[in-house]
Amino acid sequence: MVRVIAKSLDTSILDNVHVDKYSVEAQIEKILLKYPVHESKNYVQWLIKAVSLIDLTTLSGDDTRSNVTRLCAKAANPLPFLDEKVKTRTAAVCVYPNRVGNAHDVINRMKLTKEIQVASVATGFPSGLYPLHTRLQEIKYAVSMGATEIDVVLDRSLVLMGKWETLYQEVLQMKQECGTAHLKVILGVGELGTYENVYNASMVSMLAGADFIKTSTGKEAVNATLPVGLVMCRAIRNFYQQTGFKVGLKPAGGIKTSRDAVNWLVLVHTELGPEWLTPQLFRIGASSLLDVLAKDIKLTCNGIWPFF
Ligand SMILES: O=C[C@H](O)COP(=O)(O)O
Repeated sequence: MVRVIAKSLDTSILDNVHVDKYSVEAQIEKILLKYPVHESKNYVQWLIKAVSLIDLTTLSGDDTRSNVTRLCAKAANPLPFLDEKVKTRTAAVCVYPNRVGNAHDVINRMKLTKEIQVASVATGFPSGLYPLHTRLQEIKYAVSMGATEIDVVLDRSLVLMGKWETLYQEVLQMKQECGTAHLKVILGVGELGTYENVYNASMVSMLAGADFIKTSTGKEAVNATLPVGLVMCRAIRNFYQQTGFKVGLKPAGGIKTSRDAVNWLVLVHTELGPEWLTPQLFRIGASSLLDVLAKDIKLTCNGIWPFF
């Protein structure tokens, strides 16, 4: 099915959205209590699945060619202690635009361009508070250096002022600039004020062509939280029901423990179904989670076939 994106925003989709804060939080508790995956005998498989869904990220001011090279090597073989048969890779690496060329070279040399995507943040990450023309140039540059996925940030002020049409037009232009690269739209949920804003920003981004909606940059004071994740899942589900298109979800920022990661998998599995738990439709953006998952996987399956 060809995705047709309208030239202007149909604002009727934003009408009458009301999200009950208490009900969202209560529903999260219910979901997690109903699926105590961390107690299940398949727990280690959930952890390995989580590894395969990571966008392995480095977004530091002191990133260099060498640490990006190490990041790519880790993405190619994140669980070196596992048996070949159950080995996996992370879904992507995620870097700043100036490091995209380094990541692309390494992954290309390893002949893994089909298996590991190169994602670049862009558009004045993390604030988005730059002129549109320079934000668009960043996308163009990252794509020309080999990025296959572009993680753009919204200008949060447009959401806070309810300038939905302007927001729509900006995302539309970002989508066009991406060409064949996938567009992930970072909402910056910790700075959007209300769940209604999160829902509406999700909807506007998807209508304008987002392939993924992503919670956070990892640089806000509040990053990926499960209640916000539930609101975004509901937006994705409603968008799918209305248009027939499946948009992906990427929680990012502050996901640091195995339990955090598995809780996100449970949420998506429950709200959107198991078909969403693939790299095409779900990612976890994280810089330090992989080491923790690897340690827990090693501990959980120590010496037991088929993992060693
Ligand atoms: O997109 C990914 C985030 O920037 C990573 O955040 P983190 O360092 O809290 O894992």
